[in-house]
Amino acid sequence: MAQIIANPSWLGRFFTRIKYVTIEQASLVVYFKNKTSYSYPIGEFTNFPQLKKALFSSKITLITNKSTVISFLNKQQATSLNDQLNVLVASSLEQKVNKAKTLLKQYATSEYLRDSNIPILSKSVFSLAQQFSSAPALWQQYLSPVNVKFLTILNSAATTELAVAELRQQYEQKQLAIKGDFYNKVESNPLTLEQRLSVIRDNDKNLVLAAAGTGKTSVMIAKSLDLIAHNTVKPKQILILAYNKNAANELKARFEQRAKHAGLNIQAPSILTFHALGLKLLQSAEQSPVVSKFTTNPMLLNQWLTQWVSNKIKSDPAFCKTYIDLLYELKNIVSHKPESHHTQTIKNSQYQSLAGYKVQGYQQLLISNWLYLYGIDHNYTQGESTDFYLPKYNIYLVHFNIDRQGNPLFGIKKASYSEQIKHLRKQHKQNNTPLIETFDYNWQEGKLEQRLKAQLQKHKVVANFIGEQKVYERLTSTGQLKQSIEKYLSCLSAIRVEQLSASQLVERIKQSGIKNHKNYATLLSTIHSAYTQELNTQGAIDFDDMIIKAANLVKTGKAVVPWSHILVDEFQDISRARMAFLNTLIKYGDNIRFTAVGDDWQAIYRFSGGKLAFTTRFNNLVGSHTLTMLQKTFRYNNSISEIAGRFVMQNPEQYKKQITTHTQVQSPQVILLDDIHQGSKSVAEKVQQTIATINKNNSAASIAVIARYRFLLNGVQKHLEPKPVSNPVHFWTLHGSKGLEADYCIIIGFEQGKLGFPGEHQGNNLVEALLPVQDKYPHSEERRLLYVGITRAKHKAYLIADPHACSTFISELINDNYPIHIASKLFNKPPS
Ligand SMILES: Nc1ncnc2c1ncn2[C@@H]1O[C@H](COP(=O)(O)OP(=O)(O)OP(=O)(O)O)[C@@H](O)[C@H]1O
Repeated sequence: MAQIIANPSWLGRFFTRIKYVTIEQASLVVYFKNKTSYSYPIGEFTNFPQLKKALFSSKITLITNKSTVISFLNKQQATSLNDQLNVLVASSLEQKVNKAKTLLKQYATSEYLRDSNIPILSKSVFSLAQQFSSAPALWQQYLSPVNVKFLTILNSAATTELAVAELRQQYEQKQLAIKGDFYNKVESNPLTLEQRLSVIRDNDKNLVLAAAGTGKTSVMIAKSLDLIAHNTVKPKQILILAYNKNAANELKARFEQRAKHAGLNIQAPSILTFHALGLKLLQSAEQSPVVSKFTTNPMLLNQWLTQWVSNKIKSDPAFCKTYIDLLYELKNIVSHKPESHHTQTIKNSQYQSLAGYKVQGYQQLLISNWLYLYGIDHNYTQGESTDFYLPKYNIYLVHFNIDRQGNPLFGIKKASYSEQIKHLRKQHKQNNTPLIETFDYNWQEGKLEQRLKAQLQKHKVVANFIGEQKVYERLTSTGQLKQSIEKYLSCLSAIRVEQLSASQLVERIKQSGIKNHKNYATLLSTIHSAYTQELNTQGAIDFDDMIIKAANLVKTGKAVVPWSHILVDEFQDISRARMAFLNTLIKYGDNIRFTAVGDDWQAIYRFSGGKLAFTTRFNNLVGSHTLTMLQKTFRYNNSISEIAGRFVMQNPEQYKKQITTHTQVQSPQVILLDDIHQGSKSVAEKVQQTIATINKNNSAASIAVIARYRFLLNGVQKHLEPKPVSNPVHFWTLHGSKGLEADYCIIIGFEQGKLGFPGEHQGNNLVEALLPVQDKYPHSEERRLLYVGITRAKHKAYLIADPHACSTFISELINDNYPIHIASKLFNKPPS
C-alpha cells in the first residue's frame, strides 16, 4: 500500500505546527515542524476517525480514550488518509469485536455473569456497543455483517445494568433448557422454577431468601450436585456451612442419597459447622488445638466464673464494692420514675436489697444495701411517709425525691409534696423521733453515700463494714450471686460473638443509657481478661478463638482456602464473628462464589449473636448480590401460610413475600383452644384431649407439642405418660423446633408476664446492650418464634391459650380477624 501523506493546507501552513501526517507501522504519525513526531497506535482507536471538511482545509478527529483533533490538513490528502485509516481501524475494531465475543462467552455465556466481571465487560464489550451506536453507518460499511449484528443486539440494551440483566436472563433460560431433565430428577421431586434459578445463579454473592418449608435444603443439595455434575467443580471445592452438627449430618446423608440416585459416584463436599471449619483450617496448618472443656460443658464455665467472682469478692474490697453497686443496672434517669409515682407495687419491684427487702426504687436500694453492708439493722416499709426505720436507735430515715430547689420529680405537684414533707417533719418533731433525710439530688450529685454516712454519724449510729466474707455469704444465700453470674456469662458470650473491643464495650453500654457504664465496662473487661487467662492456663481455646485463629491463619497465608463455592445455611442467624470469618475466606480465597440461604422470618437466635440485619440489609452489610426468593412452600397449606405469613409481616423490617402453597384447603387450619378443663385451668389435660382427637382421625400422624419454655413441656409430658397413644409425639421448644416438622402441632404457653409468650421479660439491660442491635418492632423475635412454631405443622396447628388472661399474640389474632378457627366461646372478642 502506497504511503499516504497529508500535508497542512495552504492556510494551515500559517496556523499549525504540523509538518505532515502519515500512517506508519499501524500508527498514525504526526510529524511536527520542529522535527519531533507523535504516534497514535491504531489499536488504541475506539471508533472510526471523523473527517470534517471546511472551505479551505479538513480536520480529522481521532477517537481513542480521548479525542484528538488534527486540523488544517489539505482537503484531498486528508480524505485519502482518512480512507486508509478507516480500513485499518476497521480491522482493529473487528479484532476487538471478536475479542468481545470471546469475553462475553467466557464471562456471561458459559457461566453466570458475576458482578466482579462486569467491569471487564464494560471496558471491552459494552463500550464497543456504545461506540457502534455513535457511528453505525461507518461500522456497517466497514465491519463484517455478523459482527455488526452482534453489536446491534448488544446495543439493544439501553444501559449496562439492562445489558447485564439481559445476559443473565439469557444464561438462565439456556441453563433451564439444557438441564431441565437434571432438575427434574436431582431431588425427590422436580425442582420448582425458583429453586432452579437459585441453583443456576452463581454471582459472587447470592442470597436465597426462603420461607419455611420452601426447600432450602433441596436447593443446597441440588446446587452442589449441579456444580459437580456440570461445571467441573470438584466436591472438595465446595463448602457447605450448617448451623449445627445435626443439620450438617442431615445434609451429608441427603447429599449422598441424592448423588447415588443421580448415578454420580462422587464424594460429598465439605459439609461442616463453623466450629468444625475452624478446626479443619487450624489442622491444615498443622495446629492441633485443645478445645476448652467450657465449650462442651457450660456448667463448668459457670462453676469457674462463680469461683473466680467469689474469690475476687472475698479478697478484693474494691471489687466487692463495685460488684454490689452493679448488681442492678439503672437504665437512664427515667427508669426510676415509678418510685416517685408510687405506681409500681412492691411485689413487682425488680430491686432486692441485700437485707432482703424488695425496695421501691433504685436509690432506696442503694440506701438499704449501704445500711446492710455497714451492719446497721433496718426495717423497710413502703409508704408515703417513711422508708426506713433503725430499731436499735429508734431513728427514721426518709429519702425524698426532690431537687435542690425542692421540686419533686416527675410531675408530682410541688405544693402537696412540700406539704407532706413539712407534715412529716412536724410529726417527728412532736414525737421527738429523730428523722434522717436524704434527697434525690444527693444521688444526682454522686453524694448519697456521703450524706448518709454524715447523717448517721450525727445520730451516733455505729457503722462498721461487715467484711467481704459476709458479703459473699449474703450474695450466695439470696441467690444474687447465681443470678449475676448468669448475667455476666451472657455478657461474656455476647462480647465473644460480637468480638467487642474494650472501647466498643464502653460505647455499647453507654449508648444503651445504662448508668455507671464505665464501671460495667471495666467489670466486664476484667471478667473477659480472666476468662482468656483461664483458657491460657488450660492451654486451650474456645470456639470463638478457633474462628479468630483460623481467620488469622488464612490472612497470613498459613492456611489456604481451597473452595470455589461457599454455601451458608440458616444465614438469618449469622453472628458478626462468623460473618467476619466468612469475609476473610472470601477475600483470601481464589474467586469464591458465596451463597447465603436463609429466611428472615425465622431469625430466632439473637441471644447467641444472630444478627438479622446481615439478611435484611444484605446489600449494605454483605455486598451487591443476586437475590432469589423461594416462595412456594411444600410443608403446609394455604390456611397456615396465610396466618403465619400475615402475622410475621406485621413487622415492617421483615421482607415482604408472597407465599404460595402446594396444598390448598377451604377451612381454617389454625385452631384456637382454651386451656380450661372442667372449669379450671389445665393445659396438660387440653393437650391430651387434642392428641386424642388427632389420634381418632389418624393414629399414625406425627404430633409435636411446642412451647416457649422447656419446663412447660415437662409438665405436659408427665401428664401424658400414663396414657400413651400410638402416634409419635414430640416435645419441642420453639427454638428447638427449627428445621423440624410434624403432621400436627400443639403450641402451648400463651401466657402473660415474664415467662409468657410473648415474654414481657425484655431481657437484661446489660446483655441487651451487648447483643446485636434489634429492630424496633415490639416482640419482633418472639413474633418470629410463633411463625416458626405454626409453620412446623403440615396439616393443623392448635394454639392452646388462657382465655381470661390472653397473651397479646392471641388477642391480636382474635381482634385483627385472622382467619383462625376459634374453638371456644371463652375468647370473646370485645365489641368493635
Ligand atoms: N420442588 C419440590 N417439590 C415437592 N416437594 C418439595 C420440593 N422442594 C422441597 N420439597 C419438600 O418440602 C419439604 C420442606 O423442604 P425443606 O426441609 O428443605 O424446607 P426448608 O426450607 O429447609 O424448611 P424450614 O425452613 O421450615 O426448615 C421437604 O419435605 C421437601 O422434600
